[in-house]
Amino acid sequence: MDRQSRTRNFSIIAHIDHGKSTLADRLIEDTGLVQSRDMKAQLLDNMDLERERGITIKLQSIRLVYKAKDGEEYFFNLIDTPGHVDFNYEVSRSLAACEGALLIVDAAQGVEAQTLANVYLALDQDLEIVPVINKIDLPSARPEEIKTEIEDIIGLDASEAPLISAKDGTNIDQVLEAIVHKVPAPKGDIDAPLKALIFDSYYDSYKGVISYVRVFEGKVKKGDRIKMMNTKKVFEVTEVGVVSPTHIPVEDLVAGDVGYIAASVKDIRSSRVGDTITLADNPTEHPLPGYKKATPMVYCGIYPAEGEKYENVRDALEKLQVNDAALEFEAETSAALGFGFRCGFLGLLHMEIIQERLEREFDLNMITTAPSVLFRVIKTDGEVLMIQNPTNLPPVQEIDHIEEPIVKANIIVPTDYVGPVMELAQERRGNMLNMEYLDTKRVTLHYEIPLNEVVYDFFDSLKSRTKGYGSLDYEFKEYKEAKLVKLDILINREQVDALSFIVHESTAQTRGRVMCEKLKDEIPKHQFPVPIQAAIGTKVVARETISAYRKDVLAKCYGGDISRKRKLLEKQKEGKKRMRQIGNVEVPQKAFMSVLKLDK
Ligand SMILES: Nc1nc2c(ncn2[C@@H]2O[C@H](COP(=O)(O)OP(=O)(O)OP(=O)(O)O)[C@@H](O)[C@H]2O)c(=O)[nH]1
Repeated sequence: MDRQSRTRNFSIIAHIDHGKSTLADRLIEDTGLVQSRDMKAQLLDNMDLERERGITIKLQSIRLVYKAKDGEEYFFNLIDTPGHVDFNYEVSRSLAACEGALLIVDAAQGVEAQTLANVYLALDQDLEIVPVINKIDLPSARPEEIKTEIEDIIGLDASEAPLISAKDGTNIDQVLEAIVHKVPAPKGDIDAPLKALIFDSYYDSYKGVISYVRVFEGKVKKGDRIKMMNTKKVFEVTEVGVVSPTHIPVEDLVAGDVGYIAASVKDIRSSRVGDTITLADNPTEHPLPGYKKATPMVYCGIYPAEGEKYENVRDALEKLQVNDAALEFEAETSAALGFGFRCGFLGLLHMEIIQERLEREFDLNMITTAPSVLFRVIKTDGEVLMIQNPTNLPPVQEIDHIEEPIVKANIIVPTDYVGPVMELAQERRGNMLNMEYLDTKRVTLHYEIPLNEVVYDFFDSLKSRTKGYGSLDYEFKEYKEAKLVKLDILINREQVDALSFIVHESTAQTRGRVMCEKLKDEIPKHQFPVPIQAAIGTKVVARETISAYRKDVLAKCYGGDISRKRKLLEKQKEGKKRMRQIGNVEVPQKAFMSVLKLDK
């Protein structure tokens, strides 16, 4: 059998926590690529090495060699997909490199919102979907029922689905055999001009940009002159290889293969994810269908905290952007917070991940402002503005109306929790479209809901009101006019730009009140009373006052020991560092963050 007929390119798709990573580890271990006891060590070592170069790469794809029961050796290319609603776009991107997908369903939880969302993405790419039922070791596992669920809800034949425990390693051999027999081998003419799709890339300070590719036609080897069809840039290939589990150079990559190409590309923008690579001297006529660019849906300001350098934050954002094409940022300034960046994210989780990576991997201290969606503002003179920062909203008299993005949300919950979910959706201006019974115990609620209401803490609220059983999936639907107003926060009568946000008229007052209360808790007393107000235009809708208090740190020292006095003063100075000056009021940095969660 030739190489193509012995190759299988696949992804694992699942709802979060159904066991995708555990199964991937098990496949890696069972094909003998890495011995179980060194597995963690080896894979992590690889990551640490990358980290030293200033960037962490996720294991994007890995090649496994499997000796099947038919006696043949097969090459499995397992391509990783992120498992969250925010990343649907990246999921499709990985799926485009595959012929099949293993669909993991938890034997106790069954089909959930993102199981379905992922299945639709895989079907869009015409992939063969192989259902696998995981966690059969759980006492609450009900594999036979789940099989029926997969057949009824998704319409896939699940009669032959392997019943496995990825944790205990039960029936993994059945999964390996299913990959051989159910996932189609790749097709594609090896003698045609090169056509390779870049599905991920990152910057390596030694080799330049490393592009992960799926070759669809032709072949590529070291020394070839390649051309990026979108950017039209030409480079000479310095290395081609496969990831198994570290980079292993190979002779060539041919139609059907998944691997990496290095070509001393210095600028990440020349090797764009979604672009087609061909040969400069023998180009293919048409590029592969690229990906549509992921458009950010949620924005927030990221500002260096006191003592943190602006350049460091910019460097870190640039590095993150290299393997996260969906992240956008541009410089902006705030009267309250100084120089910073307005960043665009796919969703709230994406935003949290980036914030966490900035803190953890780059050891940065930052202040983030309230998340905002992209509003469409139609001015009285007909001009249309896309506003991502509430501060940039034109004066009220110039605005004809404002439109906000509406998403279609699918929420799957056990029937017991329908009430609380409907209540939550109602509070968030959701409009229920319909309700579908999945089986006797669970329903899907279909809603239209403003994204602006989802980006706060909708997901957390959903989880807490359904004891963790509710799952959510959403996609952009349309822009719709709404009665939106800009709510400003004034501290001691000074407007704080970083705290302004756009909100529906009906909830403005409540939100304003919660924010004032939170700020009152966070801002220390001063020597004068500090009023905190929430206002729409000139109309104050909520107010709190922090009463005056004279804080004399030396009072306790009775004039005695000078070194003790100095120590106290130093300590007070330290405390001041983490403060922001708003007029003559000192506002602790964490006050800016405290207003992000609006639940009481
Ligand atoms: N009992 C049991 N637990 C399992 C099994 N497979 C995975 N788990 C557990 O389920 C949890 C989630 O597993 P992961 O493999 O991290 O799930 P995932 O789908 O990759 O989750 P994300 O990475 O968040 O998308 C972990 O605590 C695993 O230990 C299984 O076969 N049986």
